[in-house]
Amino acid sequence: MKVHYETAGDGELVVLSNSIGSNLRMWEPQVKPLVDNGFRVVRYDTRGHGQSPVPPGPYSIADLGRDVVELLDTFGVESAHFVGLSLGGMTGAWLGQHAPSRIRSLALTFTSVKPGNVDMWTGRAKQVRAEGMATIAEGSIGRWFTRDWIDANPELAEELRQMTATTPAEGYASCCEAIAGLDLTAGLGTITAPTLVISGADDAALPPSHGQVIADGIPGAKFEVIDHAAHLGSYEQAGKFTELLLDHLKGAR
Ligand SMILES: O=C(O)CC1=CCC(=O)O1
Repeated sequence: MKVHYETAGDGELVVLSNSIGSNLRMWEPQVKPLVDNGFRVVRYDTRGHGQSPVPPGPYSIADLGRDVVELLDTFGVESAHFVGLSLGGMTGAWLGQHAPSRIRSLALTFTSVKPGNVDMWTGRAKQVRAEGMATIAEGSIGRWFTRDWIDANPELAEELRQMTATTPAEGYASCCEAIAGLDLTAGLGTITAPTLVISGADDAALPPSHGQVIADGIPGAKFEVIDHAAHLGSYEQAGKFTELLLDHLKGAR
């Protein structure tokens, strides 16, 4: 499936993959620093999100991974650096296992290869199909950011809440179904791409124990935990996140 994307800059391709309930705008803090450091940024909307198509679900993580392979084909490149947050990180873990020749390096951030809570994810899918996105949006902001950040950045928090509220319900629900029951643990040892794993110390949705499992499973993976970061730590602690990411990408050039 052809997903919607935006590009900026020149150099080696870095693909940025969003979390559930967001879209490519979530990477706003990272675009300029990556471009200034000589990378070509390709950020895309995961299917069912933003301006990408919304085929009827359920989706699987393989569907989301194959969309990325098609995106790389669109650019005519054999491989690219891949950076995913949360659902995007799950897509990256699938790519590292199933399309290794297409992945130059991986940054798997605020994510998990076995998120658990199957009933919660299937229940959330059912809820948004029945009631729409409004009821979900408030809860998302509470998981994405610490209370201190929300209080200090009310306008930005409202903008990001709107991003979730305007996500197509069928797309969100179908991605919940891709997360429910996911388990990519067994294949971690087959990943050969240089990998950085980042978790947030205050991420109650996918705490650092999930990142630790990924880092322990991938040969040579580096693991970092960012303080004062909940689930969308790329935004809340953009400076630290981008610094770690640039170090990793420059090392994998
Ligand atoms: O529930 C959330 O919004 C947190 C989350 C878990 C997986 C994901 O992509 O987002």
